[in-house]
Amino acid sequence: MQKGNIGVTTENIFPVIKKFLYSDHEIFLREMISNAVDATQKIKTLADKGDFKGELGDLTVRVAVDETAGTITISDHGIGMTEEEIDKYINQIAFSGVNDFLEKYKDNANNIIGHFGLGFYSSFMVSKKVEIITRSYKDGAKAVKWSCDGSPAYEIDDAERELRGSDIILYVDDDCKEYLDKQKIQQLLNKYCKFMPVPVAFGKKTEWKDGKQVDTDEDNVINNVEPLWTKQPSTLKEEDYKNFYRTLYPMQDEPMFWIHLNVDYPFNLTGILYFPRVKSNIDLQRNKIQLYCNQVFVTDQVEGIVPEFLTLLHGVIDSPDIPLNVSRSYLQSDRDVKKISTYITKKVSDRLAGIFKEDRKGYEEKWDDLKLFINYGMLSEESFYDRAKDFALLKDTEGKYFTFEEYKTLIKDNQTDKDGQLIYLYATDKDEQYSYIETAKAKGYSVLLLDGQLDAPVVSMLEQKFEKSRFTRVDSDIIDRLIVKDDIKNTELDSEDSDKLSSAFKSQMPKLDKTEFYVEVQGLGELSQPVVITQSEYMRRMKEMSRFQPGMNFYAQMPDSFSLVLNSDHALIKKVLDSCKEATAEQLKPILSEIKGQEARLAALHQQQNGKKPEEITQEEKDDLNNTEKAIETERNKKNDILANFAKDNSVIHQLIDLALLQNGMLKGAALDKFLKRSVDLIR
Ligand SMILES: Nc1ncnc2c1ncn2[C@@H]1O[C@H](COP(=O)(O)OP(=O)(O)OP(=O)(O)O)[C@@H](O)[C@H]1O
Repeated sequence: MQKGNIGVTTENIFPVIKKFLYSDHEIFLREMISNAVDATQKIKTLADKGDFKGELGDLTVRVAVDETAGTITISDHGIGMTEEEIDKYINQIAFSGVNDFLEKYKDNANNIIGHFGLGFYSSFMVSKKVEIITRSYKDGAKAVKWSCDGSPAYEIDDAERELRGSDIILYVDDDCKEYLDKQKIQQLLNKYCKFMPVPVAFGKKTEWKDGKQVDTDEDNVINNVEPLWTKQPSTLKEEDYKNFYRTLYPMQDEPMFWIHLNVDYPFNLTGILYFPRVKSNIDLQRNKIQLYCNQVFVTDQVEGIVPEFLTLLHGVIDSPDIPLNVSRSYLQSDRDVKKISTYITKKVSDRLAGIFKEDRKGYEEKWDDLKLFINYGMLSEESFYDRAKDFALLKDTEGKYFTFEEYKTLIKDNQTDKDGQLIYLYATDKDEQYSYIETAKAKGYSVLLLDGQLDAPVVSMLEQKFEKSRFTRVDSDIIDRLIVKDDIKNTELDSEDSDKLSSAFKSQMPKLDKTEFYVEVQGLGELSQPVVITQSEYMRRMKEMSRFQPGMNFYAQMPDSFSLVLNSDHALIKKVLDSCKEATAEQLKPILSEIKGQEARLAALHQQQNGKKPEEITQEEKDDLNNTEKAIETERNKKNDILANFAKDNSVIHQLIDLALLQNGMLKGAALDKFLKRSVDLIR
C-alpha cells in the first residue's frame, strides 16, 4: 500500500471548491461521465489504430445509485489507469488544475462562467470520500484502488478487478443527500448527458409484471449517441429536424425553419438553430439555445457567444473551440468567439435571404413570427441591418408586404410633403385608429401597420437610416396636416367666432387624470367628421420612449395632451355656432366691447413703454399696465362663463365631444353611461 500527499499546498482544498462552486455542484456528474466517455473513446481509437488487439466488449458507461450505501458509482469499460497514471493524472495534474483555478478566481469567483472544467476533483463538491478502482487495458496491468477523503492525503492499494476500465465511487456527503435520489440523477443525466457519444445507462428498463414494476434485462440508455447535428445535412429530411426539435423542446409548436451549422475552419462548430414560433415572452425565457462541447452539455447561457438577438432562437451549438473556463468579460473580447458570433450572424442572414428569394410567399406568411427576430437584430447589430434591409418587410393595414425599397417606390409620389420629406403613415391598432386609417386611404395614402413589440424603436431607427423621411401615426394630426403639401388654408371663421366655439367646447371637456385637451377650429371640409381628436407624434413618442429609457422621467410625468379639432365646415358645428351666437349675443356684447377697448389700451401702453429703458418706466405706468391686463382677464373670464353656461345645456356639444372621445377609446365609466342615456333621449 502506498500513501502520500497530493501535490497541493492548501491544507484543505475541498471546502474551498465547494464554496466557490456552490451553485453548480451538479456538474460533478457531467465531469465524471465525460471522463468515462473519454476513456471509452480512447480505447476505441486504440483499437481502430491496431494498438489494442483485445475484445472491445460492451462499452456502455453505467451509472448506479446505492441509497443504502450512500454511493454513486460511474463505471466504464475504457482504457483504465495504471498506478503510474493515477499518480500522474489524478495526484499531480488534476490537482494543478484546481490550484490554477483557485489562483485565478480567488477574488472574483462570481465572474466565472459557472462551468469551470474542474474535471475529476469536482466529485469532491458532493462527496466525503472518492474511490477509483481501475485496471488499465495494458498487458499485465494490475488493478488498483485509489481513495481520498477530501484532505490532501490519498491512499493507493492493490484491488480486485477482472475487466479493463474504471469504477469511480462517490461516497455522497451528508449535506448532498439529494444526489442519492434516483429521480434527481435521472434529471441530471437528461440535462448533461443526453447526447454524449457513448451509450450511458442508468439502471435497467422496467416493465409491469404481476401488478409490479420490475427490471428487465435491457439497459436504460439515457442518451442518443448520434444527435442530429453530428450528421450530414444532405442525409436529413425535414421530418428529422422537426423530430429533433420536439426532443429538445417537447411542448413547443413546430419551428418555422432551421439552419444546420457546420464549419471546421477556422474554428470547429456544428449545430442546428431553429426559428421558433414564439407565443409569449415566457417561451422566450424558458427555451434557450443549448451549448455543447463534443456532445457534452455545457450551458444554456449563450450570451456572449451567440449575438444577443440570436439568443431568441432555439437549438444547439456544439463547439470544442469555445473557451469555457473563463470569465464572461474575457469571452466577449475573445477573437475566436467574435469570429464564431460573426459566422452565426452571417449564416442566419444568408438563410433568411435565401428563403426570401426562393419563396417570397412562404416568407411573407412567416413574417409576423419572424419580425421580432429581424427587428431585434437590426436594432442591436449594425452589420445585421446591412444584410437585413433587403429582406425585412413592412406590412400595410391591408395585410400587404413590401421591402423597404418597394414601399418607398409605392409612396414616393403621393406622400412627399412640400419640403421634400417622405412621410410614412402608420397605425398601431387597426381597430382603434380605424377612422383615421380610412380618412388617409380616402386621400390615396398608404398606411403601415406597426403593431409589434419593437416597432417604436424600429421607427426611430428607420428615420435615421432612410434619407429625408419621417414616420407619423395616422391620428397624430388632421389629414391635411399629416402630409403638408401646400400651405394650409386657414379656417374661414373670423377669430371671434372661432374663439366662441373653442371656449364653448373647451368648457365641457372632461377633466381626466393626466390628460390635457387643446381645442382648435379648422375647416376640414363638409364631408369630414365634425370633431376629431389628434395626439402629437412628438409628445406621444417621447412618452413611449420614457417608458423604456431611464432618465426620461420628465416626459413620463407630463400629461397626455390631445387636440380637439372642430371642423368649421361641418353643418353641425355651424349649427352650434349659430345657436351659440343667438343665445349669448346680448350678454356678450358689452363684455366683448369692453375687452376690445381694454386691448386697445393695453397695446397703446405697450407701445409707450417699449421705447423706454426699464429704469425710465415709472411705477404708475407699470401699475397701469398690470391693471389693464387684469381687467382683460376678468372680462375674458366673464365671457367664458357665459359661453360655458350656454354649452352646459347644449346636447349637440356634449354629443360631439363624446363621439370624438368614443372614437379614441377615451369614453369610459360614468361618462360612457351618460352618453348612452343622452343618445337614447336624442332618438326618442
Ligand atoms: N474514468 C477514467 N478512465 C481513465 N482515465 C481517467 C478517468 N477519469 C479520469 N481519468 C484520467 O484523469 C485525468 C484527469 O481528469 P480530469 O477530469 O481532472 O481532467 P480532464 O478530463 O483531462 O480535463 P477536464 O478538466 O476537461 O475534465 C484525465 O485526463 C484522464 O487521464
